[in-house]
Amino acid sequence: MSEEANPFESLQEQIDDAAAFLDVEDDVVERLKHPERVLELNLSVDMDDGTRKRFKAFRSQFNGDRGPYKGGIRYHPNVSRDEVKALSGWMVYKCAVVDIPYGGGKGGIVIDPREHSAAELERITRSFAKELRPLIGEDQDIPAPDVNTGQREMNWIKDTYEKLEHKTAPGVVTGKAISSGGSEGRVEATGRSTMLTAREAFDYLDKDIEGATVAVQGYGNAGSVAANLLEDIGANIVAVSDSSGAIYREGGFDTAAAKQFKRETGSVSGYDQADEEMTNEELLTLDVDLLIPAALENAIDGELAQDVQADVVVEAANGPLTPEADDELTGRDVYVFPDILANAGGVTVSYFEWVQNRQRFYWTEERVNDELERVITEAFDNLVEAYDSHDLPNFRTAAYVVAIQRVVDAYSDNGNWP
Ligand SMILES: NC(=O)C1=CN([C@@H]2O[C@H](COP(=O)(O)OP(=O)(O)OC[C@H]3O[C@@H](n4cnc5c(N)ncnc54)[C@H](O)[C@@H]3O)[C@@H](O)[C@H]2O)C=CC1
Ligand SMILES: O=C(O)CCC(=O)C(=O)O
Repeated sequence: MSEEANPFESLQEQIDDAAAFLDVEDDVVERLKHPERVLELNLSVDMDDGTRKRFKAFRSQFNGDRGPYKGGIRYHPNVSRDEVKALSGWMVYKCAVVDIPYGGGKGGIVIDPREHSAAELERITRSFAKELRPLIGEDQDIPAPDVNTGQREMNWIKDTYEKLEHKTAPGVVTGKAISSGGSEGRVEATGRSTMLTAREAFDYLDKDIEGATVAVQGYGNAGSVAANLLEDIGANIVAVSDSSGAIYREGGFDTAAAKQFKRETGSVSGYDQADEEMTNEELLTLDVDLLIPAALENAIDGELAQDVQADVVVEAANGPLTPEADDELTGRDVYVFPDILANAGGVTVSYFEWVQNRQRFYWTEERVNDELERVITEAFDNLVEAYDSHDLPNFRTAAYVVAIQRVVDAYSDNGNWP
């Protein structure tokens, strides 16, 4: 395994690759490659046993030209300043590629949530929210869930913020529980956009999604929903995995039953419906029609990419391919549909949630899903139009060409340039 890629450097390389096809001044490109500000915190929080622990935390506000900063909060032991910077930058271009009126931000705490009680996690989250208070707000910066956070954490943040501000402000975070201003369809939205991207991609490439074999790395929120919705449109989910390992079934999994097994036991490993257990590396190199990395960054590096046998890769995770992996797969005509489109359903339905919060008027799940489908299919069409008309090397570069142009237009229309 080669040295782990720095996700922030990967983001910068992706921007450079696309900027080469655009008429944008070098100093503007330089601005597009760095966050506007990064907050670094040391949270000091009481544990259940009476001791006090320190937790490093970050919030990066990358770019606000198109609207308030927007992006999730991650709880993971590997969270780092550069990871958060990269994730916040990917949010900028994600919001731009689906054309929703947000900039990009991201936050995280360096923590293994499995080592903490719910009461400790609540104190840690509320402490983070208190520190974030001056930076966040309905028109300022709007956090949301990411890896190892969900409705519970978002509700703690909202409640802390509202108490300190002495007002209701449900739109200060998205991904909340339905009972307190969450949107129908938000939990499934990320996986839904992955399914929609895969469906459109197969159609564009003249391939049949019905009967297509699919491997999904990472069976969490994004991966399990994508698998389930792809099964609904006839795909055959032959392999799924989580951090404990991978399972394979030639005839395809009942994805809901596999998810139930994971919910009950904590992992997919040991599921008795599987024909065999395998490693994550074996899953990523299976000879399948569609591969969906849905775990973390750098899942496929340049070396592993040499062994990838899938025809199409649709990225549910943020940054699962290193730039070297991209080059390798582009060189072998493996079609990669990028994260900033394929997982944009999460932030798109977050936007719908925020709109509903601002209007105090709530939509049906059917309306949410219909609007999401419209946004993703339009974004897909814009992306392939850029790919075809500019003769671009791959779909990632096409997505960045569309997105960067939109950010630059907003910046210049705001009177900032030249
Ligand atoms: N939750 C959301 O709304 C959004 C999530 N994403 C991205 O999707 C990806 C996954 O996020 P979620 O599904 O929300 O997180 P999650 O915490 O629900 O699931 C992550 C899954 O990946 C598995 N995993 C971790 N390391 C792994 C490894 N090395 N190999 C295989 N599996 C591994 C975990 O066991 C878990 O099942 C992340 O990159 C996240 O940033 C992107 C857009 C929105
Ligand atoms: O829903 C959101 O606002 C952001 C989700 C997110 O963090 C992501 O798309 O990576």
